[in-house]
Amino acid sequence: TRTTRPQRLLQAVSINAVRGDPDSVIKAIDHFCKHTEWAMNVGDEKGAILDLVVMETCPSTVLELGTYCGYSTVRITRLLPPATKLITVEMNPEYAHVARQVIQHAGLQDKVCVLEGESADLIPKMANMFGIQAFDFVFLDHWKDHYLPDIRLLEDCGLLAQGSVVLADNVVCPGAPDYLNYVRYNLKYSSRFYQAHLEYTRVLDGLERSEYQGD
Ligand SMILES: O=C(NCCCCc1cc2cnccc2s1)c1cc(-c2ccc(F)cc2)cc(O)c1O
Ligand SMILES: [Mg+2]
Repeated sequence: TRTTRPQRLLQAVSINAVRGDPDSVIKAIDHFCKHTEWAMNVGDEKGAILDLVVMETCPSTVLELGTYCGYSTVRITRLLPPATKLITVEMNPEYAHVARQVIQHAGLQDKVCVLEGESADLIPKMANMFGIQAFDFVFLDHWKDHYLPDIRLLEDCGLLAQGSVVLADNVVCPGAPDYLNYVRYNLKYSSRFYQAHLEYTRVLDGLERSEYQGD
């Protein structure tokens, strides 16, 4: 049977990226998506904004919802100090398997836990599973209509603390209007929009950075 797009992306990484070098993995994926086959990674333009927000947050606990092939996982984890942990959730087992290999090629497997399942099922179990209180940084990049229910679930599970930063991809394209309305007009959040473009295209998109103000 034909290979899948994630498998073709992984092959491009294994051929073109230097094992143990996260930046070469990022460059190999961006090159593949620009010149061979579009894929729904956050990409280089929005990725640079993601890098800046991660660096200014200096998180020690990170949650990513929507791993796909691990591109943003590698982008975030390469910026984290050694003792930090990133938990990333992917519901598609085939994507998760590819992501683990991409993350391993980057040499970051010891700092990342790739969980398979749906966010709504896994979020309530995370505090016990990982012995954490709150996430310092959350990257939302899964089903766009799950951003709102899942940020509310994170609040209800006490997994957001004062100063926690939630960064959401695709708030313009495909869009997450109910989520934007919630974080922009709710006093529990201080929110700002970063205008950009849909990965590897000229279509408008953007990221929303929302800082939790505490209960
Ligand atoms: O759908 C997108 N990402 C989500 C798919 C992951 C599904 C999951 C659900 C789930 C539930 N629980 C835990 C983990 C997970 S992972 C997506 C789509 C586009 C896009 C596609 C076509 C187009 F024309 C224009 C934009 C661009 C993007 O940057 C995206 O991120
Ligand atoms: Mg996205």
